[in-house]
Amino acid sequence: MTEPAGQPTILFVDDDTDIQSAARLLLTRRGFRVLAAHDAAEALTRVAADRIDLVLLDLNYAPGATTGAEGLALLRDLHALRPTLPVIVVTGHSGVAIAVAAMREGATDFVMKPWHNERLVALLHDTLDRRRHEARPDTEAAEPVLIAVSDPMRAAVALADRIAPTRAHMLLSGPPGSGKTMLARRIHARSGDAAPPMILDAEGLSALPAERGTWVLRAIESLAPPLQRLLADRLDAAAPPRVLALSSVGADDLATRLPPRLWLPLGAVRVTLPPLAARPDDIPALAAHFLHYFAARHGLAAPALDQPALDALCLRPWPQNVRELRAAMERMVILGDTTAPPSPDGDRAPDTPTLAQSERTLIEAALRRHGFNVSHAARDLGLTRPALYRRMARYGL
Ligand SMILES: Nc1ncnc2c1ncn2[C@@H]1O[C@H](COP(=O)(O)OP(=O)(O)OP(=O)(O)O)[C@@H](O)[C@H]1O
Repeated sequence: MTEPAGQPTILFVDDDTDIQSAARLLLTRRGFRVLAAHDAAEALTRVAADRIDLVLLDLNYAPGATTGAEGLALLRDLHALRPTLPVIVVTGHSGVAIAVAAMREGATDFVMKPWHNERLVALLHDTLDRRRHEARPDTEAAEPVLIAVSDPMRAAVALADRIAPTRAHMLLSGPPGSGKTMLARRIHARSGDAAPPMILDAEGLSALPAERGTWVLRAIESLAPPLQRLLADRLDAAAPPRVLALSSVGADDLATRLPPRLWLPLGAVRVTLPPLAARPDDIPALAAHFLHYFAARHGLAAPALDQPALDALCLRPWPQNVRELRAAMERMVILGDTTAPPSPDGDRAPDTPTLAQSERTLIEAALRRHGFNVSHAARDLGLTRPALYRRMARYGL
């Protein structure tokens, strides 16, 4: 996580490996350190994990894609994660309109492909100089940003983002600490409604708000029966509030606890967040993100996690999910100690044979279930194919 002092680090985001090589060749010769990312998730992980000084951003990462939608969404996430990070958009000649849209979204500048080497290098130096003179201290990461790298999280967030601009109610379910409240805030932030959402705890609620707006109703399964009926009436009224219902119990269980008049409209769009242990691909990015965040918050250096430390984090059961990982990373920053503390629930240490054995058993079972089709087994396990291959190699499968 460290780089030689004085050598600016550029993250180049482009799915085209030839263009990546050309950029790396040019920029490393000119004294830059160059990191590569090939899609949005990898770019976010890099920015969360490394000290990046500037991002060069192509806006399309799938073969044949030309709309720039993926790149524009990434630009928004990058800004939420590091508000002062300069981002220069790199686009083909046909992409001027998209480049303009990117500038509107906060890109610092844009260059056309094929770029002119000298002009690109000059633009990088100018941008970095300007940033140095603005001298904004790196106390960023104040804005919470939702990290989603694993396939199941990306699918969940993509669905939530797609529905966000409508007034549709949604049911967000997942175990405690998995990120439901955070996702609800993101949905509201993308809804176009400028008024802040009302965050309500259903447990102990004695009355419903009079205002419409957006209600984030946490632990919806605990809503008292008289309020369940009142809420159902409000949803049937001509101008209902938008309800984002949050629950740690599964959708089927919820259907037994709430009347159909309530769970049917609320559950029309369901987004499920898996437990953290079921999506280990999110762990390195989340860990790096929280280390950076707490280092800035406490004015301390972020400790670097080496591969064994990361592997240990990926193997822990995390019964309290992201909330627990966040607390563990804050502790690491404060104590400067990268050994994860034992889980408060008294779970076994991360590298005991039993935990490794259970992971091996789970992987073997998934592979068998899918006739040793690695893609299908990986999807089932919430892993990417490379992550599954790494584990198969580790366990000699
Ligand atoms: N994907 C994520 N990226 C970054 N931070 C996250 C993510 N998911 C959760 N967090 C952080 O973890 C903590 C717990 O998240 P959150 O409060 O959204 O969980 P929850 O599912 O609503 O929990 P509960 O059911 O206990 O209320 C928060 O500090 C949140 O900012």
